[in-house]
Amino acid sequence: MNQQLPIIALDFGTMEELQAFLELFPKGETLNLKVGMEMFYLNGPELVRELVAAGHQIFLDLKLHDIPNTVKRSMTILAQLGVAMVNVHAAGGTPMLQAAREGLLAGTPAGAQPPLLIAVTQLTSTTEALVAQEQLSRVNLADSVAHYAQVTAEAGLDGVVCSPLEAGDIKSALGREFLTVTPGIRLASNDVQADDQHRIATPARAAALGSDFIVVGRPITLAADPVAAYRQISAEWQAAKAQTQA
Ligand SMILES: O=c1ccn([C@@H]2O[C@H](COP(=O)(O)O)[C@@H](O)[C@H]2O)c(=O)[nH]1
Repeated sequence: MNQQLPIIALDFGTMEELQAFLELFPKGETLNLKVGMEMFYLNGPELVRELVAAGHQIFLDLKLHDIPNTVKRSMTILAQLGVAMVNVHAAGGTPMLQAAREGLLAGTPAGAQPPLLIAVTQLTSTTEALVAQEQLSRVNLADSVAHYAQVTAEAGLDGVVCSPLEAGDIKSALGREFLTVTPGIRLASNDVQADDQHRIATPARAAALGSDFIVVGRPITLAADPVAAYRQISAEWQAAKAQTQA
């Protein structure tokens, strides 16, 4: 998956909306696309195969969270779709994370690269209060994210989903190679719409904090001009990335 490009979250309610969105882009342009639950529940593996066949790089964001046997067998099936990245919830525990890895390796066709496997730490919609009151966590949100990242790394996965705000600490603790995939991206403007996200940052700040990939949905899909919004976000992300590498 090309780290220079944002991953566009394809969160649409119908196939017609998805089709109309994709047709806005020049034919043949390769995109990083995220197929989440909405689209997968609507059109399943067939849609994924079509997007892969069109040359796009796909993050299949199904956030598996079940017993190890179920996750392993499901990953074996998903590995055959030709996607670039899949994920699970780190809260599923080490045996489940390891089973996910085993399932992916078992299902990857001979000679192909297995998809990157990442684990969600704490959803970017989660707040400090929710972690304390509903998860009854003994530690704060940042420490919970850091701990889930550590567990994920020890289980042999490629990285985590976290907010950009936590990416820097995770890279410092677990090394440059351990990937941070960060949703919760919003453009700086006076009327910034956080929607249901709570831990947010701009593309530039995400790059400065060490994100490897940004995931962007509504700021692109609901923009008056989605392609212009995508180009603006890509340009901001790439410029800030280049600065961190200089
Ligand atoms: O912690 C998480 C994990 C996944 N997501 C997904 O990313 C996109 C974000 O969409 P926006 O419209 O840019 O808010 C969405 O598909 C989520 O399912 C996340 O936001 N946070």
